Amino acid sequence: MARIGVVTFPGSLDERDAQRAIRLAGAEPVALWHGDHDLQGVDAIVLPGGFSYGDYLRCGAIAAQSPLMAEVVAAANAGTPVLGICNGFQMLVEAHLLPGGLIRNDHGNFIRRDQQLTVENTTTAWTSEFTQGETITIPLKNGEGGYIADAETLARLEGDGRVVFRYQGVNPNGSLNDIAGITNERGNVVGLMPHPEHAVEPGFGPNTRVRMRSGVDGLKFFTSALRALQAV
Ligand SMILES: NC(=O)CC[C@H](N)C(=O)O
Repeated sequence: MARIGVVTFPGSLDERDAQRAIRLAGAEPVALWHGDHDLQGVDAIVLPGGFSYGDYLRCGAIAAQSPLMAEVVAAANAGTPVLGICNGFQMLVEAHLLPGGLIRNDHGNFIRRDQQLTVENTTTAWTSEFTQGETITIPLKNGEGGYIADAETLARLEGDGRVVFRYQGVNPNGSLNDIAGITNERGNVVGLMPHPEHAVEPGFGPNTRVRMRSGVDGLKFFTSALRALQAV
């Protein structure tokens, strides 16, 4: 059975939900601690959401300096699938595994809502179970979700098809080009602001009245990773 590690940092919030999502997808979740140096031989890694180090300095900035993050960076560069969810996305950017930055929502408020996204890239390790152009509903909850990058980086991301998810409808935070998630060149590292681990069980995910669906779109992130691991 594939083993997917979930790293807990001081101030992490969603590591239990991430572990549960991994279990529901049919893999074994492995709890990893930020202060360790050992990835325990996991096949893939999830950096969960939350408020690591109280969001001091910048969201994810201090977590990116954790001992285990050096191992995560090395594993990511060797091709291990890595998913950063919200605060985890902020860590991936701070660790330079993904380009650009995440800044305060343009309206200045913390936002919480069921967010419709367009799936733009189904070739990554975490999105192969989706259909290109598909609309999915994934909960969004953050204070610093505005994606920024310089013009050259943005053009490169767009030109290479590395924008993985885009916000539909009203842009919730001022992200450039409505970007909700991106991938690295190799497609093994994906970061996004919405929370797929909160949309894995009927009745507990996004408001089903928004669409006549059961709110389990998030599960496909994790089953995609299993498929990627089987293909290796
Ligand atoms: N849900 C989260 O992971 C929140 C991330 C971060 N603390 C923010 O507010 O932007």
